[in-house]
Amino acid sequence: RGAEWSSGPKRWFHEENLVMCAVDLFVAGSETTSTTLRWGFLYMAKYPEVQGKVECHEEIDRVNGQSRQPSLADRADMPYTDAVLHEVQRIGNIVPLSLHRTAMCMLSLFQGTEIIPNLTSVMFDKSEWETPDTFNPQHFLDKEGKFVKRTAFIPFGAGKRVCLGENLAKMELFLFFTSLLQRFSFSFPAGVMPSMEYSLGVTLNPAPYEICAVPRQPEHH
Ligand code: HEM
Repeated sequence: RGAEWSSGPKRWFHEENLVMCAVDLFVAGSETTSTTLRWGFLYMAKYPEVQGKVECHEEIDRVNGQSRQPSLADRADMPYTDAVLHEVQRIGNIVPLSLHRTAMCMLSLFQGTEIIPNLTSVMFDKSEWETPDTFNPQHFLDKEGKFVKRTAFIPFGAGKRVCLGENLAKMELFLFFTSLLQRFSFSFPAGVMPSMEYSLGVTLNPAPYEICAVPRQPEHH
């Protein structure tokens, strides 16, 4: 790509670019969101009291009931669910070393220096989080139960090259998570011990797990 730029004419759209765009859509655009959701349902099964607050006692039933599909406009009225999703992203930490970058100009770094941002060190920082190693949605809630932003929440990276799909991902996560929790309760099959094992592939994935999705209210036909 470097050669192409330096020896013009500048061609931005060519086969390699097209292939990489398709890869981006599948890996960056879909694997990340589905992995986050898999962490989310795992944590819901492990912490039924948190799940209960999201789905029935508090938010989804109050804001949406059982008949209306959740929409993005509901997010502002669902601070607890929003906090749960943020906490799933923090502790799920699916892109622990962000994307590798190369310094392009001489600042305090030599040009060409490889940079590996360590997002884990920020999202588990003991001086930033009250209980860094525990799944705790209160990290994102104030005393009145309102949602609070945290500067150390950086699952999408930071700065000029922050994740391009951040807003899309947040929308997708909210809609899939709330729609599924509106309809189902998630629990582990009898006798199955919850495991929080993970493997690091393209993203940091929960180990394959068995889970029961039990309809919350039988459909009446
Ligand atoms: C939960 C979901 C996602 C997470 C955790 C995530 C995380 C990240 C991270 C950590 C980076 C590197 C940012 C940096 O260098 O500071 C990144 C870059 C990127 N992401 Fe995402 N991402 C997610 C979803 C998506 C989606 C849905 C899309 C597109 C539809 C997307 C497209 C991209 C692209 C194109 C870049 C490169 C941006 C650049 O180099 O300027 N991501 N993402």
